[in-house]
Amino acid sequence: MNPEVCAALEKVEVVKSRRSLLQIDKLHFRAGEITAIIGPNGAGKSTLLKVLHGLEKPTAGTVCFRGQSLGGRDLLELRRRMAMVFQSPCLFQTTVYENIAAGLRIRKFRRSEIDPIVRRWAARFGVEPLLERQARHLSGGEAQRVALARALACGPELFLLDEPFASLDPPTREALCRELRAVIKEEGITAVVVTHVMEEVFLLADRAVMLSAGRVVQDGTPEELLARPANSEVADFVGKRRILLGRVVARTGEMVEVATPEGRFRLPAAAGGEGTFLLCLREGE
Ligand SMILES: Nc1ncnc2c1ncn2[C@@H]1O[C@H](COP(=O)(O)OP(=O)(O)OP(=O)(O)O)[C@@H](O)[C@H]1O
Repeated sequence: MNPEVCAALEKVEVVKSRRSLLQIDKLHFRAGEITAIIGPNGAGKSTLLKVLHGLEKPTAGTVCFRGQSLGGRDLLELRRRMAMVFQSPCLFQTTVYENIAAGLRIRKFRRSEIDPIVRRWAARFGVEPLLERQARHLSGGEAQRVALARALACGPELFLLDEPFASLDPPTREALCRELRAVIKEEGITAVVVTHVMEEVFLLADRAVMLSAGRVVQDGTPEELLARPANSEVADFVGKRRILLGRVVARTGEMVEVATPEGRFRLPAAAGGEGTFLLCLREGE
């Protein structure tokens, strides 16, 4: 296994109730890279995260973390080198301090070791003034900051996030995306984040993988997905809201003229061949 690969899925299939929920031939997550998993509801995004976290055993295929299969006896030990955060912060009914310390206590860190780590991560996510507060008295944004600090305090090599910002307002979401990306890059962590929101993909991720009906339909940089969507579903998802059926009606030099139900467009000839094709327009075009 290439040391640059943190986690890898090979020929993975998840079947439930005789339905195939996930079918992935090969998907590698490079060390230090932030990958966004996008796709419509029911595409299999959460299932993919669970498989990567060793929570869901695939019906077929192999999932490896740092070159070791998650199907073996070391599963628990391997899972301790990962962390997962959900849309709901799922904090324990205790103080912020104890929440951030929880994973370290489970890992049998000494009290003198725990304190500086808790304070460092609380400061990193701006919740140091809240350390003595009960978790149930936090706002949604504060609670999610604590959940992120709690997860990262344990020093995970692989960080999995399932729509972590979905319940936050847009300014909080944007601020947290920027902070989280900076932290992940500073620490050299590999991260996989499920999201529905393209703004989050652009703020956070180096790479975007689009799933549909349990399969990868496109894998590239967020910019690539926006500029060259593999099909109309990707185009629609990444924000090219208007998909028009076009027909080449004339050619002049390097340009073609395309007739659509919304009028005629002049495009570079390289943009399309002969006959009928789908024209993807960004909002405002
Ligand atoms: N235990 C199960 N038995 C049968 N079907 C299941 C089971 N768990 C999940 N599914 C189905 O698998 C599909 C994929 O679910 P998953 O939660 O991975 O999708 P998702 O892309 O994360 O969706 P969303 O964006 O709505 O959260 C869905 O159609 C879901 O109903």
